Amino acid sequence: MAATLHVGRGRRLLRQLLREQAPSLTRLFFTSAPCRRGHPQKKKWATTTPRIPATRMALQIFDMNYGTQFGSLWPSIRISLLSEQKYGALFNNFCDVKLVTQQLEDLNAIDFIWEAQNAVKDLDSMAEQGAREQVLSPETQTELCEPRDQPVSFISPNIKCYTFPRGDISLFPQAKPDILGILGYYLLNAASVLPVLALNVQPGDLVLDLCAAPGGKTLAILQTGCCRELAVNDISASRIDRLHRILHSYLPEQLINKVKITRKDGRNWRDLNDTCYDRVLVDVPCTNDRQSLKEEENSIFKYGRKEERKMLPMLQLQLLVAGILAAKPGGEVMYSTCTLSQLQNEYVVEGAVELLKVEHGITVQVADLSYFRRLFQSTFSFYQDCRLGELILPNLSANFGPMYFCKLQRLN
Ligand SMILES: C[S@@+](CC[C@H](N)C(=O)[O-])C[C@H]1O[C@@H](n2cnc3c(N)ncnc32)[C@H](O)[C@@H]1O
Repeated sequence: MAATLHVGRGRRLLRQLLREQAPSLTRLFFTSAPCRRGHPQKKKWATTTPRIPATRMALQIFDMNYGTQFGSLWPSIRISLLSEQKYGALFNNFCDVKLVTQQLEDLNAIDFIWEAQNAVKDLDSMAEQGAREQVLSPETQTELCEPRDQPVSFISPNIKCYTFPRGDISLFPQAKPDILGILGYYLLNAASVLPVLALNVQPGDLVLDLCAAPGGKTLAILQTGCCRELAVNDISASRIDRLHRILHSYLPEQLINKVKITRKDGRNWRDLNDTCYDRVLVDVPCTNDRQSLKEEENSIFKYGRKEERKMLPMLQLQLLVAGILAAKPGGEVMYSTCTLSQLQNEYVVEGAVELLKVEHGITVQVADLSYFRRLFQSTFSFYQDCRLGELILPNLSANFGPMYFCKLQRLN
């Protein structure tokens, strides 16, 4: 079932943003947008104005925006963002599987994907038995059927990710190389695995990872063992170097040779390549909310990066449009960020859907991923009021995320 699009509101906001920040791009993307002349004078700051640290600036901006966006939920999200995040251990199927499984189980960690799939199987057999013996009321049977409606087969196979149970804040030790130098697991924010699971890569698929470095999600895609071809791209040379190092620490040489790595501006992907992909991951640069509250270095909230920050939704929109143009008709595209910002999440999706319709005559349908909420509710805190896609909220008892993901299907 396609989710309802409230294109008008997102479009208005995005257009307002673009008008303020990039009038020429507004004309390019929204043909009907009026050209505004005479910008109001920018406020001039005295050179002596004290510059506050980027982390404090980030918190001030989040308080202002997210206080309004999330209302009474914000204080709890805020404290969780400021606290230590929880990690997940993405299992590497190319290691000594038995040994590493044992190590992770000895730590009392659980593969949350396996656990969710098992819970659905248990519900299946309960519902079947209930129907056979006629011991369940029709209401209970309906309730049981709900989480079973979306089959587990909609989840990419072979991806395993271990986490500690809710409320358990134990830490994973760093993975150690085996005799072949291969590492058994990759530590990441476990919510990062969800967009890859929802991308649902199928055997023989041509897959593109448009903004791939340093490669956590690339590694998850490769665990499926399904890709006929995987094209991996990022614009940053230093981050591509990191991606190379990560792939060499986790994968056998013959598999690495199958990954096509490029360093291009993803916005121009279509001009440079004519392959049509079955699946495209567009994991865009964003305000990276959790990291922005912790790290000064390279922060997008630094004084000198204000303009770049304001242009982020525009860059995200262009990357998402490029990702959809790279997909074949019927192909599926996953848009993801690690921010809570509506302007960088739902509004970008709405803007891209609208733009593709107007500029390219391409219809895109937003997929309903709400079955993820039911499947993974014991591991993650899902935001209940997300209109398009799904948003994982940081929560002290399950301190993952933020992670926004939204699947789009290109129809023509
Ligand atoms: C959120 S990070 C990707 C994280 C990665 N998918 C992972 O799971 O490890 C966003 C990436 O987008 C890249 N990027 C920024 N602008 C880009 C562009 N115009 N084209 C391609 N990549 C871009 C950045 O260098 C950065 O590595």
